[in-house]
Amino acid sequence: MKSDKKRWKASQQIVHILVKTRKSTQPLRVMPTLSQSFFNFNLSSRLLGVSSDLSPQTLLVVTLSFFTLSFFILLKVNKRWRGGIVGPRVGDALYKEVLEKRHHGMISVHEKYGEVVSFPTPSGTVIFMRGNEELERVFTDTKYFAKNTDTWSAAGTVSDVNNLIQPMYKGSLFETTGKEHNENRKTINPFFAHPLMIHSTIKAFNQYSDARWGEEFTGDILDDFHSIVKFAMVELLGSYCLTEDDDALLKRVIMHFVKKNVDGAGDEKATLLTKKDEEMFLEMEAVADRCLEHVKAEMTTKANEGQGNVHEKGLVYLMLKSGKYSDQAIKELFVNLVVAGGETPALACCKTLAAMAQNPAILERAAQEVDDTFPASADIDPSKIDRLDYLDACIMEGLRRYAPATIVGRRVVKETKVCGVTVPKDSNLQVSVHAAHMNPAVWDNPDAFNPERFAKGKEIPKGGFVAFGLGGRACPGKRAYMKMAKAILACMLKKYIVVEDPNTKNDLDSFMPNRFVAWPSEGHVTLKMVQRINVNYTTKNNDGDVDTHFGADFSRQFVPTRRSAFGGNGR
Ligand code: HEM
Repeated sequence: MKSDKKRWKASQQIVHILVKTRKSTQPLRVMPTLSQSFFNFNLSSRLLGVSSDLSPQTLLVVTLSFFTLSFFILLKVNKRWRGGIVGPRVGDALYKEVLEKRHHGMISVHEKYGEVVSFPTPSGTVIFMRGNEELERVFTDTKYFAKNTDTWSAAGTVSDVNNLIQPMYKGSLFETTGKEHNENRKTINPFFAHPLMIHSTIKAFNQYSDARWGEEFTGDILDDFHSIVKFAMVELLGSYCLTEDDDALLKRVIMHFVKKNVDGAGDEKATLLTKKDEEMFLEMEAVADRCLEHVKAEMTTKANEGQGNVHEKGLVYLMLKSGKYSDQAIKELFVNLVVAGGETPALACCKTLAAMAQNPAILERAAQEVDDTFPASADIDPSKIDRLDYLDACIMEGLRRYAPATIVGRRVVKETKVCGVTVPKDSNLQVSVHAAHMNPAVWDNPDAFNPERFAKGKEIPKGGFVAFGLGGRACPGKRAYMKMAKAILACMLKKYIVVEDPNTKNDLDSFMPNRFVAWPSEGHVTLKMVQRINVNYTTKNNDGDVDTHFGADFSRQFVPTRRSAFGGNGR
């Protein structure tokens, strides 16, 4: 830790980086010009007849002084031209590293060169920064930093955070800024704390797990997690009025874009909207339309008869009730949230479970907590899910260690300094989420998956956690995700014994380049699961009586009535 602190101090003495851009070649040509001027000075002074009065030593001192002065003046001018970001030339190798390894490249870049680094991209210089005390300001000081709503679509650059769906589907009310944005968020905020979020997720989990995994399963679970999250989101957004056909259609559309994402990773052409994509969006809007008509009809019934089948925290209901939004705006937000609320939660939840499986002691402790909280039956009681503190810490650690959103961008609206470096107006500033989460000055042994970092009552270190962004434009879906993830993981631990398949080890650090979300390079996360059905175990209560419970016993007391694939007691 001590050496980490030293490194932190050293990195605080910012190393400014001058990287090779088309523009940046200009100041570097200064060197031959300067040396030439030295000779020119000598020559001109001779021509002017000055040289004859000066000794060679004096001439040398004058020349050197001139040289030094010119150098500093040019450095200053150069600094102004380049917005203050000057320093050693890093060059193409580093650019390539970042382009190829994304934030794994970024982690090493920040380690080597400091908190703020700039990179050339085909569409201009992008400035990256990682987590430190000043990070919060980038998200909260709106005088200098604004949400960059274009960031997600800046294809073809180092910052080409190609979440291929959102940038194509424009028009969401989240593209507003300032007062208008605040008003929009206020209206729809209750949706993100929908009381049926857990209920819908558990229902979705049970349907998918029965249909897909059965009693025993080895294979990709990412795809299924995606379906579970989607199913729950669609049910909530659609106010429980969507038909099975609507459901199937929405999932088909989503999977079309996910496939486009995965197949097209790294391919700039894949960011272009095809005719098929447009058709898909129209189909999604048609579903949103049916939902809208349903909610409107139920609201009329409620107004006339005092009762109607609408949930007061439903998104469509909230928006209609406010009277501020057109039908088209409501449909667009519906489509956007189906998209925004799916990929990142599925990824985060899946990687967290896989990380727990790679650390069996952690998984067992979490499973024990679930068993203790829900001892009497196989079901998870939604009203008690907030009691799962250790699972909560595991989910937070999963978000830290394997953050699904890799970059969060801001536009610099007024020239300012971050970490002592001037960032010019209109710069594209990107917070390197992974580098922030893996900063050894903030987190001890950052590579380790250690939920204790987020144990109840522990404060999160400043600048150490930005998985959802921060400030007024932070992700509104955070609460929804925490509830969903807890429901999915609690159901999973209650119903299955989970291990990593020894034949298919997951590389959770890998992810596809060119993506906003850290989709694994292989496109899947593989786990092995065996249902804990027919497993009963007993414990002694405080009075010394024996209680019988359902589920696996991680304290090794239970007697399995069925041999699991892992032999004996399921380990
Ligand atoms: C693991 C889960 C999730 C992660 C890691 C995540 C991450 C993020 C990040 C990093 C941002 C940008 C924040 C910023 O610029 O400061 C964002 C924005 C957003 N997220 Fe999420 N998100 C998650 C889940 C969700 C869910 C479940 C929903 C919806 C139900 C959602 C809806 C949105 C929306 C609408 C925005 C735009 C907010 C704005 O511009 O004001 N997200 N998310």
